[in-house]
Amino acid sequence: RYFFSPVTLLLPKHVTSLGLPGSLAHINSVHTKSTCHPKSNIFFLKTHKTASSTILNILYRYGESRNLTFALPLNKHSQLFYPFFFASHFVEGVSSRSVREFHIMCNHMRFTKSEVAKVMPEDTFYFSILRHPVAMMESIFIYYKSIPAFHKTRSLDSFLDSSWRNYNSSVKNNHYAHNILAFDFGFDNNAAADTEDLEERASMAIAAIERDFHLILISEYFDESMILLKHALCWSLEDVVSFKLNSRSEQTRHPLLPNTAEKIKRWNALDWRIYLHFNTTFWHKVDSLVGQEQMKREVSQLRELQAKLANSCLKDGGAVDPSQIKDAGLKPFQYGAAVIQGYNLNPHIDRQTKIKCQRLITPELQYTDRLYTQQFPELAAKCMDPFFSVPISIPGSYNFT
Ligand SMILES: Nc1ncnc2c1ncn2[C@@H]1O[C@H](COP(=O)(O)OS(=O)(=O)O)[C@@H](OP(=O)(O)O)[C@H]1O
Repeated sequence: RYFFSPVTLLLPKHVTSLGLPGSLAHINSVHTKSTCHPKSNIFFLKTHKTASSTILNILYRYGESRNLTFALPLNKHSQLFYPFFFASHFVEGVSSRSVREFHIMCNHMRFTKSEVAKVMPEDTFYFSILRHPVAMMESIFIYYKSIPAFHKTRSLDSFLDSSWRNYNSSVKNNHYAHNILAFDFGFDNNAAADTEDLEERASMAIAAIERDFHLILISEYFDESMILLKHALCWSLEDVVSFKLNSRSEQTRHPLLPNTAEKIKRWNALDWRIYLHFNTTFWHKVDSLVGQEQMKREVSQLRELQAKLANSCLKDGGAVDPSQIKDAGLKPFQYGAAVIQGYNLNPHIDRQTKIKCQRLITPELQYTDRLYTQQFPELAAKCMDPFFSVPISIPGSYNFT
Protein backbone atom coordinates (compact mmCIF):
# COMPACT_ATOMS: atom_id res chain seq x y z
CA ARG A 1 0.00 0.00 0.00
CA TYR A 2 2.80 2.33 1.02
CA PHE A 3 4.62 1.68 -2.20
CA PHE A 4 1.88 2.20 -4.72
CA SER A 5 -0.44 4.92 -3.53
CA PRO A 6 0.72 8.44 -2.63
CA VAL A 7 4.27 8.03 -3.92
CA THR A 8 3.46 8.23 -7.61
CA LEU A 9 1.57 11.48 -7.10
CA LEU A 10 4.64 13.13 -5.64
CA LEU A 11 6.99 12.34 -8.51
CA PRO A 12 9.10 15.24 -9.66
CA LYS A 13 8.66 15.76 -13.41
CA HIS A 14 11.99 14.22 -14.36
CA VAL A 15 11.52 10.86 -12.60
CA THR A 16 10.20 8.79 -15.46
CA SER A 17 10.32 5.07 -14.71
CA LEU A 18 10.20 3.48 -11.30
CA GLY A 19 10.22 -0.25 -11.99
CA LEU A 20 8.75 -2.75 -9.58
CA PRO A 21 9.82 -3.26 -5.97
CA GLY A 22 12.69 -5.68 -5.56
CA SER A 23 14.29 -5.08 -2.17
CA LEU A 24 13.81 -2.79 0.77
CA ALA A 25 16.76 -0.68 -0.35
CA HIS A 26 15.08 -0.21 -3.69
CA ILE A 27 11.87 0.92 -1.99
CA ASN A 28 13.86 3.40 0.06
CA SER A 29 15.57 4.85 -2.98
CA VAL A 30 12.24 5.09 -4.82
CA HIS A 31 10.73 6.76 -1.81
CA THR A 32 13.54 9.34 -1.61
CA LYS A 33 13.33 10.09 -5.32
CA SER A 34 9.59 10.33 -5.30
CA THR A 35 9.32 12.66 -2.35
CA CYS A 36 12.10 15.10 -3.15
CA HIS A 37 11.44 18.41 -4.86
CA PRO A 38 13.95 19.99 -7.22
CA LYS A 39 15.80 22.77 -5.40
CA SER A 40 16.23 26.12 -7.09
CA ASN A 41 17.52 28.32 -4.28
CA ILE A 42 21.21 27.71 -4.59
CA PHE A 43 24.47 29.26 -3.45
CA PHE A 44 27.69 28.02 -5.03
CA LEU A 45 31.02 29.28 -3.70
CA LYS A 46 33.07 29.51 -6.88
CA THR A 47 36.58 28.59 -5.78
CA HIS A 48 39.59 29.10 -8.08
CA LYS A 49 40.93 26.51 -10.53
CA THR A 50 38.68 23.76 -9.23
CA ALA A 51 36.40 23.15 -12.28
CA SER A 52 34.12 25.83 -10.88
CA SER A 53 33.45 27.39 -14.32
CA THR A 54 32.01 24.10 -15.49
CA ILE A 55 29.67 24.10 -12.49
CA LEU A 56 28.81 27.76 -13.04
CA ASN A 57 27.75 26.84 -16.58
CA ILE A 58 25.51 24.06 -15.22
CA LEU A 59 23.86 26.52 -12.82
CA TYR A 60 23.49 29.20 -15.51
CA ARG A 61 21.77 26.77 -17.87
CA TYR A 62 19.48 25.44 -15.17
CA GLY A 63 18.46 28.91 -14.06
CA GLU A 64 18.15 30.45 -17.50
CA SER A 65 15.91 27.69 -18.82
CA ARG A 66 13.59 28.07 -15.82
CA ASN A 67 13.57 31.85 -15.67
CA LEU A 68 15.24 31.95 -12.27
CA THR A 69 16.86 35.13 -10.96
CA PHE A 70 20.62 35.29 -10.49
CA ALA A 71 22.39 37.35 -7.84
CA LEU A 72 24.83 38.92 -10.31
CA PRO A 73 27.69 41.35 -9.62
CA LEU A 74 26.96 45.08 -9.77
CA ASN A 75 27.63 47.05 -12.94
CA LYS A 76 28.12 44.02 -15.17
CA HIS A 77 31.24 42.86 -13.35
CA SER A 78 32.07 39.20 -13.74
CA GLN A 79 32.90 38.70 -10.06
CA LEU A 80 31.44 39.75 -6.74
CA PHE A 81 34.29 42.17 -6.08
CA TYR A 82 36.73 39.43 -5.25
CA PRO A 83 39.15 39.47 -3.39
CA PHE A 84 37.26 41.74 -0.97
CA PHE A 85 35.07 40.03 1.58
CA PHE A 86 31.62 39.73 0.06
CA ALA A 87 29.01 42.31 1.05
CA SER A 88 25.35 42.07 0.05
CA HIS A 89 25.39 45.40 -1.80
CA PHE A 90 27.84 43.92 -4.35
CA VAL A 91 24.80 42.26 -5.92
CA GLU A 92 22.89 44.14 -8.61
CA GLY A 93 19.38 44.89 -7.47
CA VAL A 94 20.07 44.76 -3.71
CA SER A 95 20.74 48.43 -2.91
CA SER A 96 18.25 49.63 -5.52
CA ARG A 97 15.72 47.07 -4.20
CA SER A 98 14.79 46.37 -7.80
CA VAL A 99 14.95 42.60 -7.28
CA ARG A 100 12.58 40.96 -4.80
CA GLU A 101 13.88 37.42 -4.80
CA PHE A 102 17.15 35.80 -5.86
CA HIS A 103 17.45 32.10 -6.65
CA ILE A 104 21.04 31.44 -7.64
CA MET A 105 24.32 33.10 -6.58
CA CYS A 106 27.50 31.60 -8.07
CA ASN A 107 30.15 34.15 -9.10
CA HIS A 108 33.62 34.38 -7.57
CA MET A 109 33.60 35.98 -4.12
CA ARG A 110 35.43 35.82 -0.83
CA PHE A 111 32.81 34.09 1.29
CA THR A 112 31.04 35.81 4.19
CA LYS A 113 28.05 33.77 5.29
CA SER A 114 26.18 36.54 7.10
CA GLU A 115 26.26 38.77 3.99
CA VAL A 116 25.25 35.98 1.61
CA ALA A 117 22.35 35.16 3.92
CA LYS A 118 21.09 38.75 3.56
CA VAL A 119 20.63 38.15 -0.17
CA MET A 120 19.62 34.51 -0.47
CA PRO A 121 16.41 32.88 0.83
CA GLU A 122 16.55 30.97 4.09
CA ASP A 123 16.12 27.55 2.48
CA THR A 124 19.10 28.07 0.13
CA PHE A 125 21.30 25.06 -0.60
CA TYR A 126 25.00 25.96 -0.09
CA PHE A 127 27.72 24.03 -1.90
CA SER A 128 31.24 24.37 -3.19
CA ILE A 129 34.10 22.39 -4.73
CA LEU A 130 37.70 21.65 -3.72
CA ARG A 131 40.63 20.41 -5.77
CA HIS A 132 43.75 18.54 -4.71
CA PRO A 133 46.10 21.38 -3.61
CA VAL A 134 49.02 19.98 -5.63
CA ALA A 135 47.21 19.92 -8.98
CA MET A 136 45.59 23.21 -8.08
CA MET A 137 48.91 24.91 -7.37
CA GLU A 138 50.33 23.75 -10.71
CA SER A 139 47.32 25.25 -12.50
CA ILE A 140 47.43 28.47 -10.46
CA PHE A 141 51.14 28.98 -11.03
CA ILE A 142 50.60 29.00 -14.80
CA TYR A 143 47.38 31.02 -14.81
CA TYR A 144 48.46 33.66 -12.28
CA LYS A 145 52.08 33.81 -13.39
CA SER A 146 51.95 37.61 -13.40
CA ILE A 147 51.15 38.09 -9.68
CA PRO A 148 54.05 39.58 -7.70
CA ALA A 149 54.76 36.33 -5.82
CA PHE A 150 55.33 34.36 -9.05
CA HIS A 151 56.41 37.07 -11.39
CA LYS A 152 60.16 36.66 -11.10
CA THR A 153 60.35 32.94 -10.41
CA ARG A 154 61.49 30.56 -13.12
CA SER A 155 59.51 27.57 -11.95
CA LEU A 156 57.08 26.44 -9.30
CA ASP A 157 59.94 24.60 -7.63
CA SER A 158 62.07 27.67 -7.34
CA PHE A 159 59.10 29.54 -5.86
CA LEU A 160 58.54 26.79 -3.29
CA ASP A 161 62.21 26.62 -2.38
CA SER A 162 62.47 30.31 -1.68
CA SER A 163 58.83 31.08 -0.81
CA TRP A 164 59.54 32.16 2.74
CA ARG A 165 62.01 34.72 1.54
CA ASN A 166 60.07 36.05 -1.44
CA TYR A 167 56.47 35.82 -0.38
CA ASN A 168 54.84 38.96 0.95
CA SER A 169 51.24 38.34 1.96
CA SER A 170 50.36 42.01 2.07
CA VAL A 171 51.11 42.59 -1.62
CA LYS A 172 48.00 42.79 -3.78
CA ASN A 173 47.01 39.52 -5.49
CA ASN A 174 49.64 37.42 -3.72
CA HIS A 175 46.85 35.50 -1.98
CA TYR A 176 46.55 33.37 -5.14
CA ALA A 177 49.90 31.85 -4.22
CA HIS A 178 49.03 30.64 -0.72
CA ASN A 179 46.16 28.49 0.60
CA ILE A 180 43.75 29.96 -1.94
CA LEU A 181 40.97 27.57 -0.90
CA ALA A 182 41.10 28.81 2.69
CA PHE A 183 41.20 32.38 1.40
CA ASP A 184 38.13 31.92 -0.83
CA PHE A 185 36.17 30.41 2.06
CA GLY A 186 36.95 33.58 4.01
CA PHE A 187 39.76 32.42 6.32
CA ASP A 188 43.20 33.83 7.02
CA ASN A 189 45.34 32.00 4.46
CA ASN A 190 48.73 32.73 5.99
CA ALA A 191 49.76 29.37 7.36
CA ALA A 192 52.26 26.69 6.41
CA ALA A 193 53.28 23.30 7.86
CA ASP A 194 55.42 24.87 10.61
CA THR A 195 52.78 27.39 11.74
CA GLU A 196 52.32 26.85 15.48
CA ASP A 197 48.52 26.79 15.63
CA LEU A 198 48.02 25.14 12.22
CA GLU A 199 45.96 22.17 13.48
CA GLU A 200 43.67 24.38 15.53
CA ARG A 201 43.10 26.77 12.62
CA ALA A 202 42.47 23.90 10.21
CA SER A 203 39.91 22.37 12.61
CA MET A 204 38.15 25.70 12.99
CA ALA A 205 38.01 26.23 9.23
CA ILE A 206 36.68 22.72 8.66
CA ALA A 207 34.02 23.15 11.36
CA ALA A 208 32.89 26.47 9.86
CA ILE A 209 32.64 24.97 6.36
CA GLU A 210 30.69 21.99 7.76
CA ARG A 211 28.34 24.45 9.45
CA ASP A 212 27.79 26.75 6.46
CA PHE A 213 27.72 24.32 3.52
CA HIS A 214 25.42 21.41 2.77
CA LEU A 215 27.77 19.79 0.28
CA ILE A 216 31.45 19.99 -0.67
CA LEU A 217 32.39 18.44 -4.00
CA ILE A 218 35.78 17.22 -5.19
CA SER A 219 37.19 18.17 -8.55
CA GLU A 220 39.16 14.92 -8.98
CA TYR A 221 35.82 13.06 -8.87
CA PHE A 222 33.93 15.48 -11.02
CA ASP A 223 31.41 13.03 -12.46
CA GLU A 224 30.73 11.47 -9.06
CA SER A 225 30.36 15.01 -7.72
CA MET A 226 27.72 15.76 -10.33
CA ILE A 227 25.75 12.65 -9.38
CA LEU A 228 25.95 13.61 -5.72
CA LEU A 229 24.80 17.13 -6.58
CA LYS A 230 21.93 15.74 -8.67
CA HIS A 231 20.72 13.72 -5.68
CA ALA A 232 21.18 16.55 -3.20
CA LEU A 233 19.27 18.99 -5.41
CA CYS A 234 16.75 16.43 -6.68
CA TRP A 235 17.69 17.26 -10.26
CA SER A 236 17.76 15.07 -13.36
CA LEU A 237 20.81 13.62 -15.10
CA GLU A 238 20.30 16.08 -17.97
CA ASP A 239 20.55 18.94 -15.49
CA VAL A 240 24.10 18.03 -14.44
CA VAL A 241 25.62 17.15 -17.79
CA SER A 242 28.42 19.46 -19.00
CA PHE A 243 31.52 19.90 -21.11
CA LYS A 244 34.81 20.62 -19.41
CA LEU A 245 35.31 24.40 -19.47
CA ASN A 246 38.36 26.53 -18.82
CA SER A 247 40.85 23.74 -19.32
CA ARG A 248 44.43 24.37 -20.34
CA SER A 249 45.91 22.82 -23.44
CA GLU A 250 48.58 20.18 -22.86
CA GLN A 251 51.34 22.56 -23.95
CA THR A 252 50.81 24.75 -20.87
CA ARG A 253 50.75 21.92 -18.32
CA HIS A 254 53.98 21.24 -16.47
CA PRO A 255 54.61 17.82 -14.94
CA LEU A 256 55.85 18.21 -11.37
CA LEU A 257 59.05 16.75 -9.97
CA PRO A 258 58.48 13.96 -7.39
CA ASN A 259 59.21 16.00 -4.26
CA THR A 260 57.39 19.13 -5.49
CA ALA A 261 54.07 17.66 -4.36
CA GLU A 262 55.36 17.37 -0.79
CA LYS A 263 56.62 20.96 -0.84
CA ILE A 264 53.20 22.17 -2.01
CA LYS A 265 51.43 20.25 0.75
CA ARG A 266 53.70 21.90 3.31
CA TRP A 267 53.35 25.40 1.83
CA ASN A 268 49.57 25.06 1.47
CA ALA A 269 49.19 23.07 4.69
CA LEU A 270 45.86 24.65 5.56
CA ASP A 271 44.31 23.78 2.19
CA TRP A 272 45.80 20.32 2.37
CA ARG A 273 44.06 19.61 5.68
CA ILE A 274 40.76 21.03 4.46
CA TYR A 275 41.00 18.93 1.30
CA LEU A 276 41.81 15.72 3.17
CA HIS A 277 38.83 16.17 5.47
CA PHE A 278 36.30 16.85 2.71
CA ASN A 279 37.68 14.13 0.48
CA THR A 280 36.71 11.71 3.26
CA THR A 281 33.28 13.23 3.93
CA PHE A 282 32.62 13.20 0.16
CA TRP A 283 32.74 9.40 0.13
CA HIS A 284 30.58 9.19 3.25
CA LYS A 285 28.02 11.30 1.41
CA VAL A 286 28.25 8.97 -1.59
CA ASP A 287 27.44 6.03 0.71
CA SER A 288 24.58 7.73 2.50
CA LEU A 289 22.97 9.60 -0.40
CA VAL A 290 23.51 7.36 -3.41
CA GLY A 291 25.37 4.11 -2.63
CA GLN A 292 28.48 2.83 -4.43
CA GLU A 293 26.68 0.63 -6.95
CA GLN A 294 24.14 3.23 -7.98
CA MET A 295 26.93 5.79 -8.19
CA LYS A 296 28.78 3.63 -10.71
CA ARG A 297 25.63 3.16 -12.78
CA GLU A 298 24.76 6.85 -12.80
CA VAL A 299 28.31 7.96 -13.59
CA SER A 300 28.33 5.74 -16.65
CA GLN A 301 24.90 7.09 -17.71
CA LEU A 302 26.24 10.62 -17.30
CA ARG A 303 29.32 9.86 -19.43
CA GLU A 304 27.14 8.26 -22.09
CA LEU A 305 24.92 11.33 -22.19
CA GLN A 306 27.91 13.62 -22.40
CA ALA A 307 29.42 11.60 -25.25
CA LYS A 308 26.11 11.81 -27.15
CA LEU A 309 25.98 15.55 -26.62
CA ALA A 310 29.59 15.99 -27.74
CA ASN A 311 28.76 14.04 -30.85
CA SER A 312 25.81 16.23 -31.76
CA CYS A 313 27.01 19.65 -30.47
CA LEU A 314 30.70 19.86 -31.25
CA LYS A 315 32.42 20.37 -34.55
CA ASP A 316 35.72 18.79 -33.64
CA GLY A 317 34.35 16.32 -31.13
CA GLY A 318 36.21 17.98 -28.25
CA ALA A 319 38.08 21.03 -26.96
CA VAL A 320 40.36 23.04 -29.25
CA ASP A 321 42.95 25.77 -28.73
CA PRO A 322 41.59 29.34 -28.76
CA SER A 323 43.28 30.15 -32.08
CA GLN A 324 41.01 27.55 -33.71
CA ILE A 325 37.74 28.89 -32.27
CA LYS A 326 35.75 30.52 -35.08
CA ASP A 327 33.10 32.38 -33.08
CA ALA A 328 34.60 35.12 -30.85
CA GLY A 329 31.58 34.80 -28.56
CA LEU A 330 32.69 31.27 -27.70
CA LYS A 331 36.35 32.07 -27.09
CA PRO A 332 37.31 31.76 -23.40
CA PHE A 333 39.24 34.57 -21.73
CA GLN A 334 43.00 34.02 -22.00
CA TYR A 335 45.20 34.89 -19.06
CA GLY A 336 48.73 34.49 -17.71
CA ALA A 337 50.89 31.80 -19.28
CA ALA A 338 47.92 29.45 -19.80
CA VAL A 339 46.30 28.53 -23.10
CA ILE A 340 42.63 28.04 -22.26
CA GLN A 341 40.69 25.81 -24.62
CA GLY A 342 37.14 26.13 -25.92
CA TYR A 343 34.81 24.60 -28.48
CA ASN A 344 33.39 25.04 -31.98
CA LEU A 345 29.73 24.32 -32.65
CA ASN A 346 28.70 21.65 -35.10
CA PRO A 347 27.29 23.72 -38.00
CA HIS A 348 24.82 20.97 -39.00
CA ILE A 349 22.30 21.21 -36.16
CA ASP A 350 18.75 22.51 -35.99
CA ARG A 351 17.88 25.76 -34.22
CA GLN A 352 16.65 24.20 -30.97
CA THR A 353 19.71 21.97 -30.63
CA LYS A 354 21.95 24.91 -31.47
CA ILE A 355 20.57 26.97 -28.56
CA LYS A 356 21.12 24.09 -26.15
CA CYS A 357 24.63 23.37 -27.45
CA GLN A 358 25.63 27.01 -27.48
CA ARG A 359 24.75 27.36 -23.80
CA LEU A 360 26.87 24.32 -22.96
CA ILE A 361 30.00 25.88 -24.44
CA THR A 362 29.51 29.57 -23.67
CA PRO A 363 32.44 30.74 -21.50
CA GLU A 364 31.85 32.32 -18.11
CA LEU A 365 32.37 35.98 -19.04
CA GLN A 366 30.11 35.94 -22.09
CA TYR A 367 27.39 33.99 -20.27
CA THR A 368 27.48 36.29 -17.22
CA ASP A 369 27.24 39.26 -19.53
CA ARG A 370 24.21 37.81 -21.30
CA LEU A 371 22.36 36.97 -18.09
CA TYR A 372 22.99 40.47 -16.78
CA THR A 373 21.58 41.96 -19.98
CA GLN A 374 18.51 39.72 -19.72
CA GLN A 375 17.92 40.63 -16.08
CA PHE A 376 18.81 44.31 -16.27
CA PRO A 377 18.33 45.47 -19.88
CA GLU A 378 18.34 49.17 -19.00
CA LEU A 379 21.40 49.01 -16.78
CA ALA A 380 23.19 46.88 -19.36
CA ALA A 381 22.55 49.55 -21.98
CA LYS A 382 24.07 52.14 -19.64
CA CYS A 383 27.15 49.98 -19.10
CA MET A 384 27.67 49.97 -22.88
CA ASP A 385 27.65 53.76 -22.88
CA PRO A 386 31.29 54.99 -23.16
CA PHE A 387 30.46 57.91 -20.83
CA PHE A 388 29.36 55.53 -18.11
CA SER A 389 32.72 54.47 -16.84
CA VAL A 390 32.90 51.03 -15.24
CA PRO A 391 36.24 49.49 -14.29
CA ILE A 392 37.00 46.47 -16.45
CA SER A 393 36.95 43.25 -14.48
CA ILE A 394 39.32 40.45 -15.27
CA PRO A 395 38.86 36.86 -14.10
CA GLY A 396 40.77 36.22 -10.96
CA SER A 397 40.65 39.65 -9.43
CA TYR A 398 38.71 42.84 -9.08
CA ASN A 399 40.51 45.60 -10.93
CA PHE A 400 43.57 43.46 -11.51
CA THR A 401 46.48 45.50 -12.85
N1 LIG B 1 34.74 18.50 -15.65
C1 LIG B 1 35.95 18.75 -15.15
N2 LIG B 1 36.63 17.81 -14.50
C2 LIG B 1 37.87 18.04 -14.01
N3 LIG B 1 38.52 19.23 -14.14
C3 LIG B 1 37.87 20.20 -14.79
C4 LIG B 1 36.55 20.03 -15.31
N4 LIG B 1 36.18 21.20 -15.87
C5 LIG B 1 37.21 22.04 -15.72
N5 LIG B 1 38.23 21.46 -15.08
C6 LIG B 1 39.56 22.03 -14.75
O1 LIG B 1 39.36 23.08 -13.80
C7 LIG B 1 40.34 24.10 -14.00
C8 LIG B 1 39.64 25.43 -14.20
O2 LIG B 1 39.00 25.71 -13.01
P1 LIG B 1 38.00 26.96 -12.82
O3 LIG B 1 37.00 26.94 -13.88
O4 LIG B 1 37.53 26.86 -11.42
O5 LIG B 1 39.00 28.18 -12.99
S1 LIG B 1 38.73 29.71 -12.66
O6 LIG B 1 39.18 29.97 -11.29
O7 LIG B 1 37.32 30.01 -12.82
O8 LIG B 1 39.57 30.46 -13.63
C9 LIG B 1 41.14 23.68 -15.21
O9 LIG B 1 42.28 23.02 -14.72
P2 LIG B 1 43.70 23.14 -15.45
O10 LIG B 1 43.46 22.71 -16.87
O11 LIG B 1 44.58 22.20 -14.68
O12 LIG B 1 44.13 24.55 -15.34
C10 LIG B 1 40.21 22.72 -15.92
O13 LIG B 1 40.88 21.81 -16.75
